[in-house]
Amino acid sequence: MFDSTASNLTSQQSWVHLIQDHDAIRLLEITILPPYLNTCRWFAGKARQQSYFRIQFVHDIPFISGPETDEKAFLVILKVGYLDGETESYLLPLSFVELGQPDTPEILPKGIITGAVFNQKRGLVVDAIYDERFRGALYFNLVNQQVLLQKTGQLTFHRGRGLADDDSTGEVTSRVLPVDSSNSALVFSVPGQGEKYFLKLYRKLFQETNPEVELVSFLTEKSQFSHIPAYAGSVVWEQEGVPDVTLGMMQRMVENRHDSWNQTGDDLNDFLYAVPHRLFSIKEEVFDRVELLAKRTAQMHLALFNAEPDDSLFSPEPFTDDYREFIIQRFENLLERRYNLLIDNYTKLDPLAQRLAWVFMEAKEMIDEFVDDFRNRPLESLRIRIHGDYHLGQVLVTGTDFIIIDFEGEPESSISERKIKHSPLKDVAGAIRSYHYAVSAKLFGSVETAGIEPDHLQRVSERWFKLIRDTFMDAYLETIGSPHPLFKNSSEVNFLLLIYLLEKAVYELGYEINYRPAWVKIPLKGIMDVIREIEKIRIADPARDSELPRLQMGLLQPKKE
Ligand SMILES: Nc1ncnc2c1ncn2[C@@H]1O[C@H](COP(=O)(O)OP(=O)(O)O)[C@@H](O)[C@H]1O
Ligand SMILES: O=P(O)(O)O[C@H]1O[C@H](CO)[C@@H](O[C@H]2O[C@H](CO)[C@@H](O)[C@H](O)[C@H]2O)[C@H](O)[C@H]1O
Repeated sequence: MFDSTASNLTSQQSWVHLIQDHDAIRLLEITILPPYLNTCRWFAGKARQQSYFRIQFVHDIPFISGPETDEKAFLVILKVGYLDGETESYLLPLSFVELGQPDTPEILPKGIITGAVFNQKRGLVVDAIYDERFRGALYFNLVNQQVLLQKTGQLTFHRGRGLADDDSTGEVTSRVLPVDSSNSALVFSVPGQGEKYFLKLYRKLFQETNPEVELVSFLTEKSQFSHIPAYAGSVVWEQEGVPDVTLGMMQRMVENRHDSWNQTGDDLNDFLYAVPHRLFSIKEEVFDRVELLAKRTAQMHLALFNAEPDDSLFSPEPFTDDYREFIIQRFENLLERRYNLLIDNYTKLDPLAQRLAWVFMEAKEMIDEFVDDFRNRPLESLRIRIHGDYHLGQVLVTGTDFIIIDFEGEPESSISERKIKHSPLKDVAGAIRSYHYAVSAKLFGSVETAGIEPDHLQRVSERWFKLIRDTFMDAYLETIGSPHPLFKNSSEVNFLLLIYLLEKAVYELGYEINYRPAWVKIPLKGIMDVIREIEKIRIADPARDSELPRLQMGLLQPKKE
């Protein structure tokens, strides 16, 4: 643990003049911040070879009350350079907590960056999210729609409809939500009303409005869809002639027991208790829940579809040649990166994963041919803005209903890619993949399945998945209604769903190789399922003049390991 009595940063200046002390800034950039960032879950550059950290911009956030000196935090925009590829920018709010004062706050060890002395005052430089004064200042600025002029541009605090008028006094207490994710989450309690607002500070920054703010504010302010936490405001860095940078977004806090991923895991445990007794039983309430989630998903898509025709950010669009080309290029690029990643990591995979990886590699030409079909196939369905990274972990369970969160899109894609309109079947594919993940996670070595014979487990799991998938699809399409311009006909639905299922599983393969190697089998198995479907289409259509040989699916028969 960090020794808070040691002082690693000493400056003759006071904290508020940090920026004028070039030696202190260099020490932060070279010695103090790099190791700190590498301990943070939200720093996505950990696995890359970092070449420099540069404090690029520093914005002031004055605290709300208190004496004039030392009473502000800095919003530091840190540029990180790498030996390979593009630089990244991260948001790091900094504040100084003087030690030995009657009101010195307790700072969690993970928030302490370094011990420091500023103008003979001894204290700690901390990630300001752990400093109540900073959190209070953010809330005050949001409720008062402040504009804070900075050396470069201004910080504008926007209010959203989800912020109640009577909460404008700014009297709140706050805490950091203890979730380790790609961003940081702060929660504000309003006196007498409990925890009411949830503020996400984005860590990796982009020179563009975050898609999450666009989607959540649209759904709150321009639609009737109420199964998201209402948009309550955002913090934006604005500069003349340059696109805005979104630094944070506030929503209503949602009381939740857990998310749909955990709930599905509990449902699966129930299901698995009966399996050793050769009973196949899924409770009715499980089907009810799957149907309800499908319905909420479809209602979200209908709300996004119903944008005003002149709202170019949201209005539906056809499958243009440009879009088709974009998808094909992106797919080919993704496939190449994944094949390389698999080759580099092949020897680290267990025997089943190696067999699955082998079939995937063998299927390359067939996949290419299938994806290529996207170029010319007549498609009259429509594309809209979608969630973009939809899975069961993005759905909070509230009593008997659901609330959908985290509209930031796929972490691996650029911000402009995340704003591209797709068929909503891409989100549907995300949900279906997630059910497949849930059952597969149990299948591959969980305590609940330890005593079940593998072949039997495989059979019942597949049956469970197909029933759940079909229940979801039926309820989803029924809610959308037929005919509907989003989906021209069932053959388009089937084709698009296969494309997005394949793309999602291939995307997941990279996520698992990088973060959870033991789960690499799960997306590989998902890829196999799509490959089987593609084979069926090829076989059923003798008119297709394909030279490609049949795949060696026999490799996938269970083997004693
Ligand atoms: N409005 C909300 N109310 C309550 N909890 C929330 C809310 N939004 C998110 N959370 C909780 O915070 C976690 C992180 O939020 P998420 O939007 O997924 O952040 P990230 O972009 O960092 O992945 C979620 O898994 C959920 O538990
Ligand atoms: O961090 P995010 O929520 O933005 O999403 C990333 O991490 C997810 C894992 O937490 C990952 O989702 C994959 O694993 C889930 C189970 O943990 C499963 O339900 C999803 O279907 C599967 O895609 C997601 O892909 C990644 O972008």
